[in-house]
Amino acid sequence: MTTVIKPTMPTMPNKPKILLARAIFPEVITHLEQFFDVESNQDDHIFSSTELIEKLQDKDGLIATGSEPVSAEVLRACPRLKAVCNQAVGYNNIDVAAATKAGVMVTNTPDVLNETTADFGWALLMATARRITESEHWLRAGKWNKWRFDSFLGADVHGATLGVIGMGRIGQAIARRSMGFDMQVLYHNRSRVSPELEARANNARLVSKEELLRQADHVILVLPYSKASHHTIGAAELAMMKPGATLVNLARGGIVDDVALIAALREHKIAAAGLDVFENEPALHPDFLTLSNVVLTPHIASASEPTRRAMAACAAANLLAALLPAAAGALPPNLLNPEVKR
Ligand SMILES: NC(=O)C1=CN([C@@H]2O[C@H](COP(=O)(O)OP(=O)(O)OC[C@H]3O[C@@H](n4cnc5c(N)ncnc54)[C@H](O)[C@@H]3O)[C@@H](O)[C@H]2O)C=CC1
Ligand SMILES: O=CC(=O)O
Repeated sequence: MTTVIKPTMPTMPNKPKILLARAIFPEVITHLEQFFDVESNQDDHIFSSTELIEKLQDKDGLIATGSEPVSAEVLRACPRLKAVCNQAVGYNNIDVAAATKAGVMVTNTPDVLNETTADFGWALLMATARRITESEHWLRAGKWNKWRFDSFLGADVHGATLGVIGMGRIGQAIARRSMGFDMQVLYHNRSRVSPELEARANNARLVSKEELLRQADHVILVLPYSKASHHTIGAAELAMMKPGATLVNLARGGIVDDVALIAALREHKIAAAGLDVFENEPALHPDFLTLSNVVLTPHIASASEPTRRAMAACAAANLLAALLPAAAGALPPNLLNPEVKR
């Protein structure tokens, strides 16, 4: 749902100062300018830590994206900063503990992107299992001269077992979609979700990571990146998967060990992978480009027009509430460290 922000403060002599770290929809800038003195970065240059620190010296708030590391060093060096509002649901680019210590509110953009990201997860799963991009490249290269019984044989999706690692908002939206494909759903999560939510998620069943990897035909990753989830999928986990299985990573680079995945794909230990995120993105491990059994997309799972607009509006609403609670009428809706306000 798009967050609508209504202007309630006609004139403000000393507006708080904010930085928009990256390019954003122009109407969001126009809206924010009613409340803030806005420095925008519409040329979309990615600030280094040094540049970010320099730009934030006189700023009260920042709208960031997942690309800028808002580290303890940055937070310590910017004493005026009061709020960092990420334009993403994932916030592993922000040191939230350091922000809390520095009294800086941190927000993200949950829910508005659940369905769009789940749709994309399915697009990647289908493209990976049914070899869509691989066969299209082959066709475009002029190699199609006859129909063959064994051209691009893939894996079935219908009737298969789906394994979801990270059964949160997006994981559940993905699992719900599997009903139409007559699938069984296994999931692995930090904790069990309620029986009601399991029922809605196509009667998903909680299992260990190992059981999920051994039984699933298609594994999809939608858990946040943290020290605990670093290399959730490495060589040992890939070795547990079925030889015909596929792996989709929608979550974050670093959750999969890219080098181990490349080896598994090259040796056909698993059938194929669909990846929207990478360990050192936007740089890709060059070996991915040499493999035909991997579908590669540039971190676009939430990139539908309405959803990207809703994410920008959500980040702006969070910033408004963080810096001007009287105008917004409440605390930021998506405050990740409410202890800052106690
Ligand atoms: N590729 C893209 O463009 C997008 C990527 N994402 C990624 O998806 C992630 C999930 O988003 P939501 O579903 O909104 O988050 P969420 O917080 O609703 O769900 C995450 C689930 O993962 C579980 N989890 C956390 N650590 C775990 C671990 N170590 N092992 C197993 N389960 C664990 C949690 O218990 C929770 O149920 C985001 O943090 C983000 O990194 C989200 C949107 C778009
Ligand atoms: O990667 C995207 C996000 O919203 O998190």
